[in-house]
Amino acid sequence: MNQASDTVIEVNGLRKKYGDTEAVAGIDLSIRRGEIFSFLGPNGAGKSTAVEILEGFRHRDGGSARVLGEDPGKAGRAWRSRVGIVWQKETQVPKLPVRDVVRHFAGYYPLAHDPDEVVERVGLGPKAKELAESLSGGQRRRLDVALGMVGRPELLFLDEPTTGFDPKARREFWGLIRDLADGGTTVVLTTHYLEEAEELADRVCVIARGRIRAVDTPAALDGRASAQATVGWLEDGQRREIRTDEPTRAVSELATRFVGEVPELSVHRPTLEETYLGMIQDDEAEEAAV
Ligand SMILES: Nc1ncnc2c1ncn2[C@@H]1O[C@H](COP(=O)(O)OP(=O)(O)OP(=O)(O)O)[C@@H](O)[C@H]1O
Repeated sequence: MNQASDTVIEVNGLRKKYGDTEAVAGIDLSIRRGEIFSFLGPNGAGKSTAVEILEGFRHRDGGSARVLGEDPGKAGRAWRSRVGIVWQKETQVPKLPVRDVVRHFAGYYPLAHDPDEVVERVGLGPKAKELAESLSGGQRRRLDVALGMVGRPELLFLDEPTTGFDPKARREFWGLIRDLADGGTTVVLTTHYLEEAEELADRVCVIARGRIRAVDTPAALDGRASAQATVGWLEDGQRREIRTDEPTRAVSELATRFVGEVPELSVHRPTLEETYLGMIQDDEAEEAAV
């Protein structure tokens, strides 16, 4: 596959203002086919605005955007049938049993998956014959995911998809999204769960005040891979800690000193959440300085 057809989303200088608020202030992005790409950022950062422009539901004020080879602001029905969306808010559905709701939505798409299979894959098999309105919050969210994927989209937008999921359901959902991406579906995920981004995303994009602060793999974001480690242990009844670039050397020295097991030894590197929070703090400090 050549470079051009391998690029599903290409954005340059994207801008959107609401009155005086610059919600999206010049964004450049390129997302590849089959990639799971995650937007992270505080409330009001501009994530939804950017994503809604890419979905073709919001007009941009400036810049260019190509999604599946077309301008999302002008694309028609054929393009829309190639895009799946799981909105932040519940999708409005008819008063029907779960399987019929999914069948109903499948009818809008030329290449839809088997609706019953989709109901099983999102874990709603046991609820298939029950009315959608009787589902619990987390089950209702699974139905939204089923409706987003039933059309066999090439590109799937997920806006905070696992809100209300219990931990087991969330892990099952991650497996489902990974399967979709392995099958070639490109996934654009907006989430406030850093663990979710870490588990799923090939790359994360941190947005603050309408601007991209960084795009990288979760492991390497903001120099995380080479960040100092904290080595901790218990000595003379007290918790001790050192920060070091060479945790292996520190542990080996401790092992020699203690002649064997080091009490309550721990080695900690910054989590994605800590790294992200550090970036957002820096951004807030920058804003305050301005
Ligand atoms: N329809 C609108 N009219 C006016 N201002 C808006 C509108 N939609 C969004 N905004 C403003 O644009 C900015 C970006 O909002 P946006 O919803 O894109 O942020 P977000 O990153 O998706 O936030 P969240 O994490 O809370 O969903 C915010 O300051 C918001 O108040």
